[in-house]
Amino acid sequence: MNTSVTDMLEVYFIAGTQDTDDLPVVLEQALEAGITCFQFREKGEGSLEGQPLKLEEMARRCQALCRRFAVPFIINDNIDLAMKLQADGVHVGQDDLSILEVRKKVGPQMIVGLSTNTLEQYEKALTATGVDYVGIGPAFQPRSKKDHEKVMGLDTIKEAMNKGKAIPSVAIGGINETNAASVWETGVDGLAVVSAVSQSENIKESVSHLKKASDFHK
Ligand SMILES: Cc1ncc(COP(=O)(O)OP(=O)(O)O)c(N)n1
Ligand SMILES: Cc1nc(C(=O)O)sc1CCOP(=O)(O)O
Ligand SMILES: [Mg+2]
Repeated sequence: MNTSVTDMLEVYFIAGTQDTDDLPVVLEQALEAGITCFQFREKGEGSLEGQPLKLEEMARRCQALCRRFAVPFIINDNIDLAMKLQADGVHVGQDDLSILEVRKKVGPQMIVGLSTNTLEQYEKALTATGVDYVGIGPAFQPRSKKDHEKVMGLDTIKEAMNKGKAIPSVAIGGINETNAASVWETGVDGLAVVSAVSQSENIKESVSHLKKASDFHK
C-alpha cells in the first residue's frame, strides 16, 4: 500500500455480513465509489462469528476486492486472522488485546488502530508506542452497534483534537452524509462509517458526500 495512514482514513468503511445482505457486492460498490479504507468486522447477531471457515472465506473475498482497488484491508479484533491473511492492518478497542501484545504479535509493519471513547483515552493514545491511528467516538448515536460507549459528541472530539494530533484520527458513530461536514470541522483526519454506506440507497453519492472536500458540505 502506498497511501499514508492519514490519507487512508478519509472515508473508512466498516462492515461485516451482519450489516448487509450481500457484503461483497456492497463492498465492491463502495470501492468503486472511492472509500479509502475497509475494515472487516464480523460481530454480533447475523455475523459469521463462530463459523471460522465461512468467516475466513468471506474475509479473503473482501481482501481480494480491496487489493483490486489498492485500498487497505483492516481486520477488526481478530489478530490471528489478520496475521494469517497478511492483512494491511488490525483494529482493536480498549477491551481487546493490549497494543503492546498486538504489536508483539503482528510485528512492526502492520497498521494498528486503537479505539478511544473518552478524552483521557485519546490523550493516553497520543503517547502510546505502536499505535498508527486512533478511532474516536461515538460522535453521535451509533446505528450499527448496540453495546456502544457513551456518546462523546463533537465538542469533546474537537477538544481532543486541540490537545494534540500526534497520531492520525478517525471519528466514528452515527456519521452520515448529512452530518459529515460538522465532523470534518472538529479537525479529525477521517470519518468511519457502517450504515451510511451499508444501508445507502446510492453508495456512489453517499461516499462522495462523506469526502472531506465534498461540494455537498458547502
Ligand atoms: C475505526 C474504528 N474505530 C472504533 C472501532 C470500535 O472498536 P471497539 O471499541 O473494539 O469495538 P468493536 O468494533 O470491536 O465492537 C472500530 N471497530 N473501528
Ligand atoms: C463499530 C463501532 N464502534 C463505535 C465506537 O464508538 O467505538 S460506533 C460503531 C458503529 C458505527 O456504526 P454507524 O456508522 O452505523 O453508526
Ligand atoms: Mg474491538
